[in-house]
Amino acid sequence: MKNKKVFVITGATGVGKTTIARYLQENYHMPRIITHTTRPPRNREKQNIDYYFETPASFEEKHYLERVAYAGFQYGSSYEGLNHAWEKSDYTTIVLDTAGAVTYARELGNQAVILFITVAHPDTLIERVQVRGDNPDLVTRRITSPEFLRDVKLPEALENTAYVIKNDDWAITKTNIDLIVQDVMQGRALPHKLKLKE
Ligand SMILES: Nc1nc2c(ncn2[C@@H]2O[C@H](COP(=O)(O)OP(=O)(O)O)[C@@H](O)[C@H]2O)c(=O)[nH]1
Ligand SMILES: Nc1ncnc2c1ncn2[C@@H]1O[C@H](COP(=O)(O)OP(=O)(O)O)[C@@H](O)[C@H]1O
Repeated sequence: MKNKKVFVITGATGVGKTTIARYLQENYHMPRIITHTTRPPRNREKQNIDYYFETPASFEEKHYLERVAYAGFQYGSSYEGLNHAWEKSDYTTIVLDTAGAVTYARELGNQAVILFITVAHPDTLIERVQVRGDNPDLVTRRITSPEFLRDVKLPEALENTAYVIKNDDWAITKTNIDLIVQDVMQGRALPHKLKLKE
């Protein structure tokens, strides 16, 4: 059990969390833990693949390791989901807001590998989510939410534990993800000792 790890991918809307989770799935066969939400699905999102989309009532019936409100909707993840993913693979991923990432770091210690994703200019995030095709009303609600403003900054509680990845240039991001995965698989997992590509 101790050798099992969960890569917790966190950061603001549009920084590339889902893209990184997909990269880890495709290149390292790391299953992504699917979380629950009351947010309506976006254009291409599918039930049980992107999220377990819930009604407010069905959301309340589940048992959560942690749950948060984000830009007016509920999100939550369960121990069952984590253990189910660990049955399939020693390495798994989950995409969380920074409050969830802080909880995972606290509850799971060094079994949680925290990847904090950021970009040089937060304005690029608005363009990215528009290109992604998000509903414009929800984009406005999202980027003016206190949760968004909080998640563009690395939380103090994660300062010594998170790998900080700048996702401006995807080729550089991929190289850095590969370096981190090797670091973790070799049992080091010391963010401050790993020199990432600039
Ligand atoms: N704490 C927590 N955060 C979650 C969970 N599921 C998704 N999130 C986060 O909730 C935020 C909003 O997610 P979403 O509506 O899909 O928008 P996104 O930021 O564009 O991915 C993101 O930061 C997600 O990482 C969860 O179960 N717990
Ligand atoms: N390095 C990058 N440069 C440009 N666009 C990117 C980069 N990484 C991701 N994207 C795009 O930005 C949009 C938001 O990425 P996504 O992974 O959905 O973000 P998040 O899950 O953090 O909200 C997507 O359309 C994605 O293809």
